[in-house]
Amino acid sequence: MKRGFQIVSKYKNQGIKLPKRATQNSAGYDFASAVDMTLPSIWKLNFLKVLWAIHHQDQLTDDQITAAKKVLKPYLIPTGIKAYMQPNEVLIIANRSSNPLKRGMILPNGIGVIDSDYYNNPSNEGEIFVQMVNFGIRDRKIHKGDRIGQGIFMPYLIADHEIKPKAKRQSGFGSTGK
Ligand SMILES: O=c1ccn([C@H]2C[C@H](O)[C@@H](COP(=O)(O)OP(=O)(O)OP(=O)(O)O)O2)c(=O)[nH]1
Ligand SMILES: [Mg+2]
Repeated sequence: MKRGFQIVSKYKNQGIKLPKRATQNSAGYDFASAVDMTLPSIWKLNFLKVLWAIHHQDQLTDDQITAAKKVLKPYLIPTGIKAYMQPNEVLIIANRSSNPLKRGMILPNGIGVIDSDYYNNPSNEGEIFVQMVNFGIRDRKIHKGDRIGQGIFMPYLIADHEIKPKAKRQSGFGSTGK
């Protein structure tokens, strides 16, 4: 077993499918959403009003700040999938090129880096999430099974100066500190 995908325990028997490549030479394994959810449009915030307020150093109301935080933060779309691979490999999560064009959806982190030691971590079992922002003018419904991104396995290289780190990965999304 060199590399591949498994369904995380909490999604067992829920009809989650393993990522697959769409054509003979596609590099990316298409990842689907594990849930139905709504990605709110960032414009919903009444963006111009907030920019205006910031520009003029006006005080934002608590309601405006709550609304801003809710809409402006990237959403994590669960995939119900974990990936195992060799220690010198990484899974790169990339957007589908049709997402920004047709659905107003971008990855705010540019690409996602899924480390081999994320697999089966004690916090979330290594479930892969796809970070998304909806810059379209409408809220977007994501349905379970919709393809949202693609994962590409790659080897990575180590720099000469390095003393091998000893820490074990406990989770993701800032688990190693600031
Ligand atoms: O789009 C992504 C990006 C990351 N991850 C998971 C897998 C990865 O191994 C872990 C850590 O990612 P990264 O190193 O990019 O984020 P960080 O902010 O540095 O978090 P940490 O301190 O946990 O390394 O989070 C995802 O599920 N999706
Ligand atoms: Mg990190």
